[in-house]
Amino acid sequence: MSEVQSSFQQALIGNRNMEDTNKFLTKLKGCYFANTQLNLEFLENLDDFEIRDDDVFIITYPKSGTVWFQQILCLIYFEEHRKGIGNLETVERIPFLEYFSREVDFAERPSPRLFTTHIPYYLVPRGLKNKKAKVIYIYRNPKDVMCSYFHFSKKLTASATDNFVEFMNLFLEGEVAGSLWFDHIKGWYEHKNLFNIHFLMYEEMKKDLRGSVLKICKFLGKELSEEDVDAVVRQATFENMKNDPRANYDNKLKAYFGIQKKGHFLRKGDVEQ
Ligand SMILES: Nc1ncnc2c1ncn2[C@@H]1O[C@H](COP(=O)(O)OS(=O)(=O)O)[C@@H](OP(=O)(O)O)[C@H]1O
Repeated sequence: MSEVQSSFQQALIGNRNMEDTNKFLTKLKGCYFANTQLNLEFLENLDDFEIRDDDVFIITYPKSGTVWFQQILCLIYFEEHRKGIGNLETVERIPFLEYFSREVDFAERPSPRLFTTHIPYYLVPRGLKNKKAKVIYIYRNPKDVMCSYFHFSKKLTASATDNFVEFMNLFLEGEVAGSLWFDHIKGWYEHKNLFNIHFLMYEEMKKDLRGSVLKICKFLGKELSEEDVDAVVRQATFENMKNDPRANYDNKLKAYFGIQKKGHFLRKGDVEQ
């Protein structure tokens, strides 16, 4: 985080009653969030955020395939994205619920609204529990999550440590944005009956992308032609996304962190690293 961003963030959180806050993280209601782009005021009042029946949420623990799934949903929902028309980035079509600029007004967005979030189950807006809006929870094996997280923190963002063992200890203690991987996934899984939720595994998407896209279309009630499904699958591959500025987050990283370090958001995209 640049010094400007850091002092801006400090100014934002300065007078709030945070449980634990440092240069990189803010802990709110038992969960750590990254300071960059964090909209604390919105997050503190999230319980009241009005949910529409046709809202769709991608929910993940960080580094579990969030950006991949943003691309898949954009390709499913937006014909112009599928056809490569225009240059709106996936995160603009499917913004993060907790990380966004203060000018954005979610209430003004047309339906169906699509959101991304890393929040634990107990922080969701209460309207999500009426089981109408849809939730897609993507999960990934924790070793790969940790490796991905380490490289992301070290290469692309300001981070607490550049040392793998130190990072592993932070990860295992849950002192990273998202807190403990196990708590996140356990919380969502154990409370699945409260939500209209579909679980999908990163590794399953790797093994059978087309099958995963079809499962998700079924859950969302979206009927795409064979040709459109082909177009979704083709553009959601790692190789394709890496070269697609709408999907690879390279621009966003520059904008958020103000730095161009070596490395890309789409790093390896492999299983069992
Ligand atoms: N299309 C595709 N196929 C396979 N893997 C992909 C794809 N797109 C993104 N990725 C990989 O997902 C990892 C980033 O996870 P997230 O998007 O959840 O990160 S974040 O939480 O939003 O910061 C990160 O994993 P690693 O490569 O292991 O670091 C990305 O490369």
